[in-house]
Amino acid sequence: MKIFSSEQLYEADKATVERQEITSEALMERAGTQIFNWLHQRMQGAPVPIHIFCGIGDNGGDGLVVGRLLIEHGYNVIVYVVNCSDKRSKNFLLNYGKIKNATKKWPILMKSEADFPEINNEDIIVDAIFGIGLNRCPVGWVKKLIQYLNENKAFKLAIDIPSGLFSNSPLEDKEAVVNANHTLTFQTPKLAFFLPETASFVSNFDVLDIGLDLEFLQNTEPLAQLISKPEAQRFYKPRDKFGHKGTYGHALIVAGSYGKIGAAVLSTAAAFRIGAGMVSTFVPKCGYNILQTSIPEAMVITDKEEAFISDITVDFEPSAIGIGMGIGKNKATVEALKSIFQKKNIPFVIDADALNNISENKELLKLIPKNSVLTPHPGELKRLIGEWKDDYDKLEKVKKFSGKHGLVVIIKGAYTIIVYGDKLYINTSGNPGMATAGSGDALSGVITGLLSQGYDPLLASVFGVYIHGRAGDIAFGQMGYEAVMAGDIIDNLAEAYLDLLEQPEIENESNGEQ
Ligand SMILES: NC(=O)C1=CN([C@@H]2O[C@H](COP(=O)(O)OP(=O)(O)OC[C@H]3O[C@@H](n4cnc5c(N)ncnc54)[C@H](OP(=O)(O)O)[C@@H]3O)[C@@H](O)[C@H]2O)[C@@H](O)CC1
Ligand SMILES: Nc1ncnc2c1ncn2[C@@H]1O[C@H](COP(=O)(O)OP(=O)(O)O)[C@@H](O)[C@H]1O
Ligand SMILES: [K+]
Repeated sequence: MKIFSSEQLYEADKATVERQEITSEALMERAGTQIFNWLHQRMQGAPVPIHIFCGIGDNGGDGLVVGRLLIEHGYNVIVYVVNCSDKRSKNFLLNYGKIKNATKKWPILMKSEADFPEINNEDIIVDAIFGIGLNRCPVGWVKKLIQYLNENKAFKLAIDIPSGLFSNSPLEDKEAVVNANHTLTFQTPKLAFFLPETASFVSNFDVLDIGLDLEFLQNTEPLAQLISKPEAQRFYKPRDKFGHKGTYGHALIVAGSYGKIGAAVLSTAAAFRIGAGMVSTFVPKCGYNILQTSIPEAMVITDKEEAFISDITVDFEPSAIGIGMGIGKNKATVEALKSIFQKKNIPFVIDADALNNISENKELLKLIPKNSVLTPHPGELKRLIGEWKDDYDKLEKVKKFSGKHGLVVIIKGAYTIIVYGDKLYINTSGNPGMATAGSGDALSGVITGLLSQGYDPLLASVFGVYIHGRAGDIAFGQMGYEAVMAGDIIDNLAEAYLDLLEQPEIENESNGEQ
């Protein structure tokens, strides 16, 4: 699914009105009706008081449509106009007129704190104060109203976007944003829903298709692509019936140091489970027995050093290399990195201490083969590109870094973002159970295993991040958040593949007749 900016959504709105030959009022009716249907389906006529707070723009107009439809269906509705200025939008005014015809209980005009109504914790609040047209931070009594609503325990449903949140620019005042329990957003989710500083305001959301012009949506380059099951299904490369282990490549994992051989075990296992034909693992001598015992399928090559990696020499041409997990920061290890980046001109997956070593020895950056994949968590990213002002500044900095060095950068987190030049892909799978040691090592193994099977680096990254998160979700389903360990994510890669490939059952025509 594509994520568009607010500017693009206004264009989509315009294109829809022109090409479908409808009025913008009709489009608003469509949008409001969808919200009403969502509520009506769940409330089934329940007489719970519904307080609808409408701004004076089109988001407020949507609120008025919802209010009118709810009133017409006999609900207990109180509509308020948050009268922050006299510049009401055309569609707001049209719907203001219509709601006045539908009820004797006219909307209550709010002009100051004195007008804040009493709301019970069991009531419902609909937030239609500001939508994507927010152009400055709410202040004064409007900010106080937002705080007043947030203090109340009533269920808060935001229309399009929680009021006070900018859809694709930085948060200015976190005290001035509605803390919505649920958001119903039109046509596409907004970028703010997925970034660490703002995602908490949008804990649950549904996307309502309001039929914006398909041609515009298809032909417009989005701000970002959201990755979930349908996209992952498209990226999957089916296994060849006549394939042999050579077809799926020979991955090399370079990982581990004394006390951190587990990192090598985890990434090797993940590379196998994701489907690499062969995996060789390069470890310091102390890792030999551990690897051979824990993963008999792996071939093990050792460094001349006992406790760390100093010189990576292998006697085959790997189809992909995953490097860095648990390797430490020994000087000799930095030299080994330098040398292997120069010797092997294939895309690498670069993780953990390899990233830290690069951050401390920036000359290494120039040696990394093009299209390699970097997998930093926020701490590693900060060391690599420096501090950022906010989430948007971070994205701009990473885009620049990715473009300059020709690298795929995976910003790991609750919503992992894959950056390749100007392109952003946002993953939707995964859960807090995955915040556990070694889950990043598993991800590096997954992406290395995909590269070795011939997925190109961007695809391996996007698909790998999705399937790793999906395996984590399946592990969560089996054991809850707390108990998940990195090994459980790897064990569930199998289920994640099965889930991805699951086809709806086709009815047998002779069902029941035999
Ligand atoms: N695009 C689509 O496809 C569709 C869009 N639809 C709906 O339209 C919504 C967008 O509507 P919109 O453009 O009228 O803007 P909206 O969010 O109501 O706010 C603008 C108003 O707020 C004001 N204002 C802003 N900031 C303020 C502040 N801090 N403090 C005080 N005032 C502030 C601003 O005032 P001004 O800056 O002019 O003083 C202006 O009056 C969108 O989210 C969706 O719900 C659907 O109906 C159909 C399809
Ligand atoms: N709250 C969360 N929601 C979804 N995924 C998460 C969450 N926390 C961590 N993860 C995922 O788990 C992995 C953690 O990686 P990392 O921090 O490198 O772990 P480690 O260094 O311990 O191996 C990343 O892929 C990240 O996206
Ligand atoms: K809103």
